[in-house]
Amino acid sequence: MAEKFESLEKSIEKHIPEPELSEVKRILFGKTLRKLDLTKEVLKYAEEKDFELQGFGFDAQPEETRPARNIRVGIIQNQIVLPTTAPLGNQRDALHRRICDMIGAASQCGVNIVCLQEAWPMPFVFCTREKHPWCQLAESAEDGPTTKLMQEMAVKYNMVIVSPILERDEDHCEILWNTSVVISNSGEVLGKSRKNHIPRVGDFNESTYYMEGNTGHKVFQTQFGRIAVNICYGRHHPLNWLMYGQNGAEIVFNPSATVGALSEPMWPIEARCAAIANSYFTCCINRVGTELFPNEFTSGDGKPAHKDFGHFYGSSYVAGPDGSRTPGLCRTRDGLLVTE
Ligand SMILES: NC(=O)NCCC(=O)O
Repeated sequence: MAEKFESLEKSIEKHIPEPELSEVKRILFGKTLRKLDLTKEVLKYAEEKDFELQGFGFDAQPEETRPARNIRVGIIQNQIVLPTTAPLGNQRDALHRRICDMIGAASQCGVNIVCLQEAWPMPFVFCTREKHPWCQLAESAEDGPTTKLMQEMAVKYNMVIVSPILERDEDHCEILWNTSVVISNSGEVLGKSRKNHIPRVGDFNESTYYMEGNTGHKVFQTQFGRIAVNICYGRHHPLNWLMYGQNGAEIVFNPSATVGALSEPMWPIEARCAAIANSYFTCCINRVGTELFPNEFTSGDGKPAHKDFGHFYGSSYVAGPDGSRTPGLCRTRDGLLVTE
């Protein structure tokens, strides 16, 4: 069922009749957000490329003494493209191609800042605790192949790109980190934010691979606003969210990889509470699909050996400081959510 259930949003649309539906939505999601008028061309493109495309606008009262700062944010959730048994370079290239297509669509929707999911150019291998071959997918945050490609995309589309990767710090003994690289719309690496809370829970055996990040709670000034990145497990820690706010963030991204059994009931609450408590926008992105690994693994929890993490449930969404939020993308498909 978990892998087939499309979304809470679709389920209530299907089963709750009006006028109760509007009330349910008001209570669950807050203010009704304006639907963005996306072009027929880009909607058709999304259909052809088989990803969901949705767009919403948060409205605010115009001010008399300051011009409005309207920007569009894109968040992208995706499945891996090739099986984990394919040659590693092919797996990464296929993901690169997929995401370039989706960033192209984001550009057609007028997106200014796009954020991808945690460790996007690879399967989420950290359940395996195997060094080989997976650590070969680590790359330099400054000039690895993924950063270089995203720099090209940033310049091509005049877009800020937040690109979460497995980082190999080549200047410091090849230490690995879970890192989001922030690239400006002129293609410059503005800096990086390293994941600062590392899970060892269920099959999330990430502490086998990297330590808590040492980059603090950085906020990046971009042409489109001040942004920060609170990577995945960091979303369970309210003081973590607080510090990004204290440092001036206006939008905090939460690129994630998480599965139903562990976190799904918490997913709609945590980043939304953070938006309310810290008076900024939060954008949560989760991967989609089930990733199967060649060798069985266990996680010291008495469960029988198995080859997959469970289902990554997507459901990416954006929440605003007034507590309203977009509907989530679906639990089963790739998707691009555009928010103004
Ligand atoms: N990637 C990651 O930190 N996952 C942990 C699971 C969760 O935070 O829900």
